[in-house]
Amino acid sequence: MMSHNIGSRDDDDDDVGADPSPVPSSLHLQHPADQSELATPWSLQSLAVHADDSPLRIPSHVPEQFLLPEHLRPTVKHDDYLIYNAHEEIPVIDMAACNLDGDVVDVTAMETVVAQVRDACLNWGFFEIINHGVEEELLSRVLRQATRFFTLPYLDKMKVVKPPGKYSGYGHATVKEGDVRPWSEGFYFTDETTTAEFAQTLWPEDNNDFVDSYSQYTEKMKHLSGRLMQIIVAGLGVNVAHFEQYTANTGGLLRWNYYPACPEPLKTFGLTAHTDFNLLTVVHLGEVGGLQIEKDGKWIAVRPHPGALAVNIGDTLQVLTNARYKSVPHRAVVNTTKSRISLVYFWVPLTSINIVPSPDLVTEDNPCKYKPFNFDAMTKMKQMYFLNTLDHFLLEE
Ligand SMILES: O=C(O)CCC(=O)C(=O)O
Ligand SMILES: [Fe+2]
Repeated sequence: MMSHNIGSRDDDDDDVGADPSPVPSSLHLQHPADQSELATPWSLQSLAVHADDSPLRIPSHVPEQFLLPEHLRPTVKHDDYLIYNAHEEIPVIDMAACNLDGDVVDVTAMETVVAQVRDACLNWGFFEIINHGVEEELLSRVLRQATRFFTLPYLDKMKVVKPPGKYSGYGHATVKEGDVRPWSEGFYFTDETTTAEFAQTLWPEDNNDFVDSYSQYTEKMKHLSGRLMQIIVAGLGVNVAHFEQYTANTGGLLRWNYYPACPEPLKTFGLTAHTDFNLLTVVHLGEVGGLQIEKDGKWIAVRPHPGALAVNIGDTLQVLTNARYKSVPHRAVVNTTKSRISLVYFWVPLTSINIVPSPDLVTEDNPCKYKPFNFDAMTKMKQMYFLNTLDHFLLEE
């Protein structure tokens, strides 16, 4: 597996637009001050000029700032789906029986879904879902808006660059390997007000669909995440009250990732290996492969099934389940011919209470694994350790 020598915010001096933290200031969390206000965002710029995939503009080599040391380079290509065997197929779960918008129609079919989700969480920490209730039309609209944004000229995108210390805006991930830059750009959203401001700045005359599709998509994702959580908790056979403390009236954050085509994809990375900090993440993978998950020490390329959404368990849910379900390490790789966009919704727990395991999952055989810690402590730790973040909260055996 890759090693992870990951820089923190404090040693960066040229990271304009970089992600200061996985959580927005709108959730009232404190972040270390960003030191990078006036620096040149060279990594974004050198990617952004290739945003239209024009072969004339794509360099024949990966520039040095994106070059991974040889021992850290990915060996599994973006579409290396062939390594699967029957026992290694990533689960694709049909959610039709769960009827996102209403009552359960078929109880037996629903029980099957609960069992499939339980197995997927236990064995993978990851699954894809189909018939999830999010209309194709909405998915296409949001993808269209994301494409519209990322293919703007660089200086237009910079009009909405993430200000230092803020979460929302255009920038690149801090999820990176040491000083090597990710071959990706991001657009981070926190709420409707700032999203409407971005839209007004970018397209003063034509921004209704951008704003509407953002609102509809985040609303759907919130609803879907809540439903998935009910299914997950049902599969654990535990008291729901503990989980509801974290999930009632909570929301999430949307992020769009853009991975331009790359001349030498196996010398760089789109996003380095990490786990997500939150409860669960719902990802629209687009049509191009690129997401990879780690299972039993091997990297596995995720095949984007048409119309499917991907779901991964985050660190917070790992703690709530006392590590019965693991937060899955994942990364993104790039390819030579196709740019890729992913739409990522991070469902975030209520941040005001300590994150502690469900008492029903703490037993003599499986004692409590984590010291109590709050969400702020976790997100600070995440800025330093993108993988194995939770090891820093383990109770001594
Ligand atoms: O691009 C993807 O498929 C995954 C992105 C991701 O893991 C993230 O944004 O946290
Ligand atoms: Fe992620």
